[in-house]
Amino acid sequence: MSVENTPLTLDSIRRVPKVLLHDHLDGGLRPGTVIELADAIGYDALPTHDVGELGRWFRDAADSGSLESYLETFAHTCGVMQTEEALVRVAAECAEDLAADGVVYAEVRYAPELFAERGLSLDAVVEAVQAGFAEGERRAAEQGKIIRMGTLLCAMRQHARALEIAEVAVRHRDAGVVGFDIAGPEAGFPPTRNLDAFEYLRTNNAHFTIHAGEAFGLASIWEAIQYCGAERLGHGVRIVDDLKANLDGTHQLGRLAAYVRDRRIPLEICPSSNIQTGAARSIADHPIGLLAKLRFRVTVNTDNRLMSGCTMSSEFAALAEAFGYGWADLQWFTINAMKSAFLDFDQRLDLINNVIKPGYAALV
Ligand SMILES: O=c1[nH]cnc2c1ncn2[C@@H]1O[C@H](CO)[C@@H](O)[C@H]1O
Ligand SMILES: [Zn+2]
Repeated sequence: MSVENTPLTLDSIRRVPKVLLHDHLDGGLRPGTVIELADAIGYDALPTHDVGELGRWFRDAADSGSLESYLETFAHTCGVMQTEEALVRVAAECAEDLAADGVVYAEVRYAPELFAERGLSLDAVVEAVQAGFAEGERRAAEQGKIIRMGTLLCAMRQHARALEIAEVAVRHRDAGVVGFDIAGPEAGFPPTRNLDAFEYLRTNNAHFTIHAGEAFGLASIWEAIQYCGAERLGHGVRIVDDLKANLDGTHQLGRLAAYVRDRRIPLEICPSSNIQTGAARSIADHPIGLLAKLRFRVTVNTDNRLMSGCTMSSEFAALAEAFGYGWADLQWFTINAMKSAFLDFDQRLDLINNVIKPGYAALV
């Protein structure tokens, strides 16, 4: 049956190849794993030890209307990710879960400094996560699901360790760390606080994205691109503040929005997460519809699967329902993401031509 004839359902969407560029390792744990790890390492601050209740607790607590309170829920996931065994397990399950959802290439990010509270070195953290991803790729392949994992290391905006983390990222670049990011609270922590890190990365020909234009507006996007040199924008949704609606329904782009679109700067859009942090009202009201229509380089992402109770496929399904997207649109988002990945060019091309396009051409 040709893909054009296949109705878009959660199940059929799970079967087409998908690419995920913005997913936090510490925002994607299985609730059952959080509980088992808490018991194993003696973390006693979980709000409940019931798997179903804990899953609901994360979603409800993250449904907070502000980025700052949304981020409080990460105390519990980071709290249980403090040993090598825990990191290997979480990373392996992450790769397995993404592969089971039909993700063929994923860039998963985390802040190594958050997993070093019980004495692990930053390098030991990275090595454990890489071992976990490799194990998850192997287990997925055994199930007939091929996934390729890439890693982004985050520095936290509120800590002052960005240069040090950037150095860790470059040190592990040949072991699967494909880039760098800064995450955490946006208001009050402009990306220009970390210029030394970005200069270090640029002079080392290393890739980076920056969370910008989520909880704070255009100034943050402008700094991320024009001062820091970000190749992609984590979220970036507030770029709509630089669009003006004309009376005839067309839109006029301000200079920053035009620059972002002209340079094809990828927007790592995370619809469900934006609703929880108050950056968007609903999926139907989400700026992604307009940004995609205006042909910005839009990609679709999960951000935090645990906190949003979402998957790549459920995000696609929600967008398809809200905006009437069909398979051609989902393929467009997927190819946008693959083109924007921090993977070598020849490997991106290979995945586009030999995995993504054939996958959408025929659902067998
Ligand atoms: O949407 C977001 N905006 C900013 N920071 C975030 C978001 N989601 C997660 N984190 C932060 O990134 C850290 C590393 O993975 C997480 O611990 C969380 O604090
Ligand atoms: Zn994020």
